[in-house]
Formats: sequence, C-alpha cells, structure tokens
Amino acid sequence: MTSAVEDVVLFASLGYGELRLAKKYATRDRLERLFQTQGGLIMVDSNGEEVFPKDSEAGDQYYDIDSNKTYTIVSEVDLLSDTEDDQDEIGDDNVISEEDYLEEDDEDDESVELVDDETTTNLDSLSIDDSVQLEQQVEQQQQQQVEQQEQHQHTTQCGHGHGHSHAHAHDNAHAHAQTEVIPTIVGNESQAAGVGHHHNHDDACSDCSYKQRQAMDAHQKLLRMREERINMIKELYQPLHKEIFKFSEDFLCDNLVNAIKQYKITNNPDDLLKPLTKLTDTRIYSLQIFKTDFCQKLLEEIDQFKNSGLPTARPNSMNNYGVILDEMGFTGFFTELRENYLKPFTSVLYADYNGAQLDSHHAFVVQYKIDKEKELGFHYDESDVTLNLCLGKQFTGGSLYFRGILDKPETHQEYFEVKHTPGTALLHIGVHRHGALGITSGERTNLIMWLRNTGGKSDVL
Ligand SMILES: O=C(O)CCC(=O)C(=O)O
Ligand SMILES: [Fe+2]
Repeated sequence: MTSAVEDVVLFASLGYGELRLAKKYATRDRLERLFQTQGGLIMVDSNGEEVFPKDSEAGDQYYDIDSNKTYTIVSEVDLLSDTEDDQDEIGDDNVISEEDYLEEDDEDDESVELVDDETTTNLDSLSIDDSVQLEQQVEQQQQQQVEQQEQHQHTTQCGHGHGHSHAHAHDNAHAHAQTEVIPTIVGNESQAAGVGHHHNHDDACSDCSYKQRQAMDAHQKLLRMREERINMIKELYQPLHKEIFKFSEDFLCDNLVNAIKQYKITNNPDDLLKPLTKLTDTRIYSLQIFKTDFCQKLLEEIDQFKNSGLPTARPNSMNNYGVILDEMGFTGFFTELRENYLKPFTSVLYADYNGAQLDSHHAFVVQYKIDKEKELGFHYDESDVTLNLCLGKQFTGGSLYFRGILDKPETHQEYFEVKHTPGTALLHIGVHRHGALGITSGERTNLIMWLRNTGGKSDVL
C-alpha cells in the first residue's frame, strides 16, 4: 500500500486548490472526479504544454508525468465560464490592505474593509478549441504565480508561496518591532477559492448577485471535491493504528477528564480550570490533552497516510505539508472531543467569541521541516477559538508568537512568545494575531483545531 514519497505529484487547479497524489492514482477518471472537471479535464505541465493521457492495458488512462513536479489541471467548463471580473471578486475576504488597516487604526474604527490582493486569473479569452492559446495562457498564469510567490517571499520571507498568502502581509515578527504589522487571515479551501465567510452569508439567494451565485457554485464544487477525497481515502486507506480513529476517554490525560467530571458536579469554574495555565491577559491558556502514547500513534498514522499517496489537500492556505485529519477519517473523533471535552472550557473562557456555541471544526496538522517549510507568517485564523497542540517530533525553535487581538486595538502592542513542547496544547481566540517562528532543526508537527460556530450550517469547509 505504501508508495515512496518520490512518487507524489502536485496537481494545481486554477482557483480550486492543490492536491498531492501518488502517480499510481493519477488516472484521468480519478483526476476528473477529484477536481470535478465537468466537461473534461486538461492537464498542462510547467512549460505550458498540454499533457495527454495514454490508455493502459487495464483500460485506465494514465499520464506520462514526473514525480515531484507540478501539473495544472483545468476544467473545460471553467475555461468557458470564468472571466477576469469573476476572478477579481474571488479572494476578496482574504486580506486586510495596509491602507484600510492603518485607517482603521487611526480612526479607531472597528469595521475593517477587506480588499483583494489575490492573484487574478485571466481566462476570459480562452477557447478550448485553441490549444496553443491555452498553453500560452496557462504558461502566463504560471509565470504570474511564480512572480507573485517571489514577491511574497521577498516582502515576507515566510516562503509559503502558492499565491494564497499576500504580498501586503509584511512579516516583521522576527524584528520584535513595536510598529504595527498586517496579518493575513489564514483559511482553507473555501478561502483559496474565494468563498470564505460563506457561513455568515444569509440564504436570501433571490437577492444574490450573479457573482455571489458563482461563489456559491464554487463552494458546492469544493464540497464535492472534498467528498471525492474522503470517499477515495475511505475506500483505499489502510490505517496503521485502527483503534485511534474511534474516540476513547483513555486517550486523554486523567486530570483533564477529572476536572470536567468535577465541574459537572459542582458547577464551579475553578474546578474546571484547574488543569489550565493562564499565559496572558489576552486569554491564551495552556493545557495537556492527550497522553504521550496517543500523540505518538497519531504521528505514526500521519506518516502512514502521507506515504500512502492518497489525495492530500493543503490544510490551510499557508501551510503546504500538513494534512486534514477530518479527511483522513477523524471527523467523528474530533466532534466528540469538541463537544464533550473542549466546549466546557471554551464556554467558560470564550463566551464572547462563540465559545458556548461551537458546532463545527476544521482539524488538521501543520508540519515544518528544516529543509522544507520552517515557519508560518503573521495571520489570524478563520475560527472563533483555536486549539494548537504540539505532537512532536524533535525540533528546536518554532515558537509561536502573539501580537494582540484583531478587534481589540488596545492589545496590538502585545508581543508574547510561547515555546512549543510536545504534548502541550494552547487555546486562543481565533482572531488573536499570531505566527510561528522558524524551526532551527528537526521536524515539528502540530495538531490544529479551528473551532467555530456556523449557526447550524453543516456544509462549511
Ligand atoms: O505552527 C503553528 O503552531 C501554528 C499554526 C497556525 O497558526 C494555524 O495553522 O493556523
Ligand atoms: Fe493560526
């Protein structure tokens, strides 16, 4: 079942995220389903040349592609319908511009206007009959992306690339400067496709503009893409530690479980909060959640999953090498953790940030390696409350830093650094602005849960 890591190919779609997938799974049929390319799929290599599938004896159509390279997947339907204007609209929610941000600061105005810095995709002149033109357009697109990435790296030195982070998000965290900086909101697929904040969007569809409907179509497509990945993983993944997929209280630290039990009897918040350490007045807390044995097994399971070559989407718009635990089959596990073991704490600590009304989560791991991605730029999360738990392995550096809560300007001068230690979790407000410093050796894997209130909407990405 395991395939060497070098068999993995990166498939980038225009506007619908990226997937890592082993070559052996990259059949035309599979890719059409994974990318929901209605009307046909066009694959283009990094030189802008179209790659055509070849029939195999078994009847599948494979591509002659190289491991560790990136190929762009284009849907013929998207080529026909996308326009530059539509793409301009996409990504509007992702970033706070410097001007707006400073204006907000100067005027002490709570409302932040969001503007678009996202790479725009100019596809309106494409015709599927004209493959030469297509190649040129995709090549141009790729070139633009490379340039944007370089620009981003020069301005932020955070090296995330892939056009989802933003050139305006200056990362001067290392300087510990007292000057104000601009965080990026880090989202997941919906952010990448520009349909972020859909859970706040009311359902008055008859009032929706054409562009809003398009964003909702994009959201539906992302949901179908996720469903395809989950189905494929369910069908083909062979777990290493089957037992950890089913939640058990035995995985949890005793004093966490005991505190919750005691609180249920006494209803005294002091009993509940005993296992927590308050780190700042801005409400960052640390606690132990899982026993070491569970953390170890989860790390091994993540390695097993990555080596399987099954489809792996980026866990958020800024980290390239993590995995989404929900897609691996852990949704039930984390729902139980959220409802029965985290919500008691978030209800008491973060009632003013929907802590008592959490009904959804996005659970994933971020990974940093010295020779790949070392750090995470300055941002805030697409969550109400975030849990950040260090699983391991061995590393130096990689501390998390916090610089005030987005909607509380009086806290913006904060600079607080926390060293990650395996087994320890942090709880913080989602819009508490933060980033991760570069690791200086080894490998770091953290489990992140973005905890949210969606108002009962189940189709949140
Ligand atoms: O690297 C970390 O520990 C932070 C990750 C994080 O902030 C995020 O994924 O939102
Ligand atoms: Fe974060």
